[in-house]
Amino acid sequence: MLKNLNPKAQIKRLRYIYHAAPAPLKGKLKVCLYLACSLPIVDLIIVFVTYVLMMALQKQSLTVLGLTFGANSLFIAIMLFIGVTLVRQLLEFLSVRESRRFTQFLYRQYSAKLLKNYMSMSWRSFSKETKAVRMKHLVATSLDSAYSYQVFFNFISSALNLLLLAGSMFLVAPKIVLGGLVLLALFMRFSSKALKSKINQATDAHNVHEQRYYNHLNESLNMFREMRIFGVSEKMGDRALGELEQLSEAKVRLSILPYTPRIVMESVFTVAIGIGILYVIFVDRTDTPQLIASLASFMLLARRMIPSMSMLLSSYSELEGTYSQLQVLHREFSDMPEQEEDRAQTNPPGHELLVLSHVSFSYEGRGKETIENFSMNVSAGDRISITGESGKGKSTLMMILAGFMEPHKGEVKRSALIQPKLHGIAYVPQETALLSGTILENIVFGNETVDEEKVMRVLSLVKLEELIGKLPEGLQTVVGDNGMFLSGGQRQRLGIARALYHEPQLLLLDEATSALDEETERQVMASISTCMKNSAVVFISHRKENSKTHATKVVEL
Ligand SMILES: Nc1ncnc2c1ncn2[C@@H]1O[C@H](COP(=O)(O)OP(=O)(O)OP(=O)(O)O)[C@@H](O)[C@H]1O
Repeated sequence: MLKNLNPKAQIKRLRYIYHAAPAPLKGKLKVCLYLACSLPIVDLIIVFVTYVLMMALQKQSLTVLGLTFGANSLFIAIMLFIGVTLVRQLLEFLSVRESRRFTQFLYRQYSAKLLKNYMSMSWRSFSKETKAVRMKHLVATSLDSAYSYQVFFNFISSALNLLLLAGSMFLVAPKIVLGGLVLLALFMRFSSKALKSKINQATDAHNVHEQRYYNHLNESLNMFREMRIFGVSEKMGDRALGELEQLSEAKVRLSILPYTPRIVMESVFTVAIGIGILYVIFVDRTDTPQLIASLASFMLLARRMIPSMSMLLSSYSELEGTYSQLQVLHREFSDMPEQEEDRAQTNPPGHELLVLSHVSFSYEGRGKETIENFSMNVSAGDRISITGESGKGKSTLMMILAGFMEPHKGEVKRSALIQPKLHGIAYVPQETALLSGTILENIVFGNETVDEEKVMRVLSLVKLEELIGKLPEGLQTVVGDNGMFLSGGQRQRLGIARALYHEPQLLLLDEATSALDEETERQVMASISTCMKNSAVVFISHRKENSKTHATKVVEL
């Protein structure tokens, strides 16, 4: 949020941005900075060369920095002018290219780091925030944060440009420059005061509406069918578009406001140059050649100074917005204490895969414990059915078994065979999440080596072999967004096939067969039992029949 635009605060922000750059990128940052600073220096040289050229055009001799240019130095002056201008163009190209590359490189790094952090967070931390917000940070906040370096380079380059050019003007016409500087200071103070509250409001509105827009979009896309069936898709669409309208308005205000001072400044400069020309034309003076050369140099100065001035003013006002995004991002990086850690390999004795001793768990903000003083063992070969009324904590227990959540009290011992990062556990929830790609991709799920024979075997275990055989593109059939081209039961069976393909030591099924008809469910459960002879299966099912037929142990919550 934009709180103040005073120079001290801005310098603090610039320092923060500089020091916040990741250490391995400091070298690249310095290259960008040198390039950005080299441009104002070359601009200054061009102004001198222009002065020399103007004097040579009028056949006047001149001594600059100990070098004497005679009345016939026109050729040298032209060559100098062309040479230095070309060097400037090259430097500008390099500076723009390197700073853009740096910004994009940083954007990729920020997004990658954030994604890595999100994917290694504990489930408890991950589920504290909506996916829309996570998405916003991954895409928009990372980009805005990286863009703060672009603003930083623009600020430094334009400030140095103005300083050097105004300094050189000062040597020639100190009174004009002093007057100009006073005017500029007054103008900046006045304009930043006038703009401050407006930019504040626009930034606040921008952040609020952007957040709401992302949330509404996420909800509309996720709940497409519900919105249609309840006849609210238009209303919900309007809700998102209403936010977008407000967001666009805030964006327009935010992009226009910084331009206003520039337009005023350009008008003032144009009038001043016009008055200078009129003065040369109408006032008869003896030093006309020097005056013409100075005026030409001044015009060139102004041509460079006006864009620098506008860049300085716009980067000055943009600085806080991008800086606050950089802070948000850094908070995201540091606010992730609960990372998924490699758990200690506390091997339980014998064939036990998992031992829960006096475990209690409660969700934040829910006073009562969801799981209270609970103990259980899971050994290879076990078929355990977890039963209990709705809301009793069956899924919560599954999440603890899977290692997504750690209990507050009690102890969980996991065999080295089922450390989550060793892929020893497979977890299939009721709502199977599928990739939008092919059936094959969904089964091998990120594995580089594909064993098609094994794929066909697991498909036959979940009774999907026949269906795949009938599909013209077989395993290469695309399943659509989260498997929307498949039935609910087919999606669930694909989820189970994926789990079996990974040959887990412990298979957790959280109502993973709820969408199947009784006969298919019985066949699938029997296949699982047979193929997982040496492993353990823990399942939740609301059909009592399943506990009776497929379980060796029943745990009542
Ligand atoms: N992320 C969460 N934050 C806060 N409370 C939660 C969260 N997830 C579940 N709960 C609460 O914990 C309790 C147990 O939920 P859980 O999903 O484990 O029950 P369940 O036995 O699997 O229910 P069902 O049979 O209906 O699926 C419920 O009261 C639920 O409201």
